[in-house]
Amino acid sequence: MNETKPTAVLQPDIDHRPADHPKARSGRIGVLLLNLGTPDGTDYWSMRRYLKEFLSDERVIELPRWKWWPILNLIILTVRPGRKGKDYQTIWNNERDEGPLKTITRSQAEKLAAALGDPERIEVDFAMRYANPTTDSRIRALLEKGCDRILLLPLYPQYAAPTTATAADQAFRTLMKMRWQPAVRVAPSYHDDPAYIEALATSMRRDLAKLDFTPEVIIATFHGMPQAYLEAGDPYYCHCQKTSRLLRAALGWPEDKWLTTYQSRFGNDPWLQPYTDETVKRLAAEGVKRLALVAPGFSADCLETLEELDGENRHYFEDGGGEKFAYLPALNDSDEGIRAIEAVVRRELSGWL
Ligand SMILES: C=CC1=C(C)c2cc3[nH]c(cc4nc(cc5[nH]c(cc1n2)c(C)c5CCC(=O)O)C(CCC(=O)O)=C4C)c(C)c3C=C
Ligand SMILES: [Fe+2]
Ligand SMILES: [Fe+2]
Repeated sequence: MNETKPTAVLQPDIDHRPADHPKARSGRIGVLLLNLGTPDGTDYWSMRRYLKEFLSDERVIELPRWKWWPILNLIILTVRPGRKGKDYQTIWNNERDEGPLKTITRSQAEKLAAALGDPERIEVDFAMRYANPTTDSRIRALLEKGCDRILLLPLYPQYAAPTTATAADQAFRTLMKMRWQPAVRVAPSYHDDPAYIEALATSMRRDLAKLDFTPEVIIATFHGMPQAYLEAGDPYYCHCQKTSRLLRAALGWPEDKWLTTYQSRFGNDPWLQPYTDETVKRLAAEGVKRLALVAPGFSADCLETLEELDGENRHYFEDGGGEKFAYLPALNDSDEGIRAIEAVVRRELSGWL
């Protein structure tokens, strides 16, 4: 006689599960802040591992692999780890033995958790696209803690495929391996969000007031990207230009004393322009004596701001005859910075909370 088995799907609580069926906690919400990453150390091998992972990402370098592989492995990874390791040493957080990007992102996660104020229900964590803590490990940790809904928040106000999209790709790589996936949302870019623009303006007003000079020119500088990515449809440039325009307007700063530029060119192809370093040198040559730089695209200070802007570009300006130079810090874990992130998170959690 044929025995009809009860349908497990319709009667999940009538226990036909094997004894070792995994127990899963559920019912909580995870908020995962995603940032770029930073090397685990400034030594040659840590730098090399980090740069290899970063520069092997096809979202970052879009060249065909057969063309890129020898350039990366035979040239870049022999020279750059040593040179950049020295740059990282100048900004390293020796107390924690980590890059400032990691220290600041951790603090943002802690302060965001406090601001959301519902630790029973909401778990906040942070992860990196490259190096540690890995996105995979932090998604799994959220699941362990009972989060079956996860909001991913790439900490890039301006969307770019080499940053935002690759952060999401990395999270979905982990989900691809799961039988029971959590529900996942990816927060959209917030380049024109009033909470973000207001936070930038508040922070800049405060830092400008602390200076012993009034800048003749302010440069809003953003991390660069190959011009070809813009031409292929990446909205990053348009997002940066809009952030810059809204920020200047919020400050009421004169249009003819505000410039928008792009930094950190890598390789020989044209990147987004005007270039920050060339602009700084030009202004000094034209007789500008007092200059301030702000980097609204960086949610945390890092190599690109502390070493490249406050270090290298300060020298270009001073060596060119400039007298007063200021780099105005990123939002970091300031109260206004956390308020901006909280506003984005609360909006994107609607329906879940
Ligand atoms: C070579 C291609 C790169 C593209 C395209 C790119 C885009 C891009 N990057 C950021 C933000 C950051 N980048 C940082 C460091 C960094 N960026 C690149 C290359 C590209 N970035 C490299 C190789 C490095 C490492 C340092 C170096 O070797 O020069 C950082 C700082 C990390 C830290 O630890 O401090 C940030 C942040 C954005 C927003 C962006 C957008 C298009
Ligand atoms: Fe970069
Ligand atoms: Fe750089």
